[in-house]
Amino acid sequence: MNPRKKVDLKLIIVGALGVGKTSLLHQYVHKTFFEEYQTTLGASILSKIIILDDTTLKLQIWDTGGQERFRSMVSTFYKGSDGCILAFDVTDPESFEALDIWRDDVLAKIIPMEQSYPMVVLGNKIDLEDRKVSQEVVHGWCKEKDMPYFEVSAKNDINVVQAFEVLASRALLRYQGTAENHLIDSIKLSPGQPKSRCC
Ligand SMILES: Nc1nc2c(ncn2[C@@H]2O[C@H](COP(=O)(O)OP(=O)(O)OP(=O)(O)O)[C@@H](O)[C@H]2O)c(=O)[nH]1
Ligand SMILES: [Mg+2]
Repeated sequence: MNPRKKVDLKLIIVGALGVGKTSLLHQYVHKTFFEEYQTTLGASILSKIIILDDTTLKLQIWDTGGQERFRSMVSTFYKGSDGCILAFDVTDPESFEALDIWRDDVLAKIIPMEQSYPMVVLGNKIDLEDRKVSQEVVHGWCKEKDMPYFEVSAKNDINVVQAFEVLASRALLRYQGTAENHLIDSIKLSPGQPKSRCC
């Protein structure tokens, strides 16, 4: 029997205060939703094991608080992450406008810094009547930045699994690419056959 490959991935979720980051994570990991709001102080971690293709993925997902006072502290957690969810609330235009800053901040802190770092955008709370951010505007921005966009509801469990799993599969592809590059580098660096010298 071919034992499944196992890969650990670190994912992060960022975005403004109260957009529903913790709720999305709880919906994805525990299939639960709470109406009452409890802001995240700093950061917390949830884990979930999923199987993608022939690989067992252990996702370690870092939930970060959107409060300004935690900003520099939570940004230290971006380091070493394999992918990121940028979340906003479709009823709160400011939370969408802030995504540019969240994105730049994450890209500046990840190591190594690179453009192919996987990111997906989630517009949350689509179950509410009073949406204020149009789909077209978000699609335009995401297309420009080359990031997939999902309209989601943590409350009604709409598109949540799909969004997390698209990010996980992109993070896995990047991980496999990096692992392959390391292998090629180590083959290049390992001493080869001594070259035959001519007189
Ligand atoms: N109607 C609706 N409410 C939601 C949804 N997702 C989250 N909420 C509510 O929005 C409030 C904030 O949700 P949280 O998940 O705590 O938001 P957060 O982004 O983690 O907030 P911080 O940790 O403070 O940055 C809570 O009262 C949730 O019940 C959703 O999809 N629909
Ligand atoms: Mg939270």
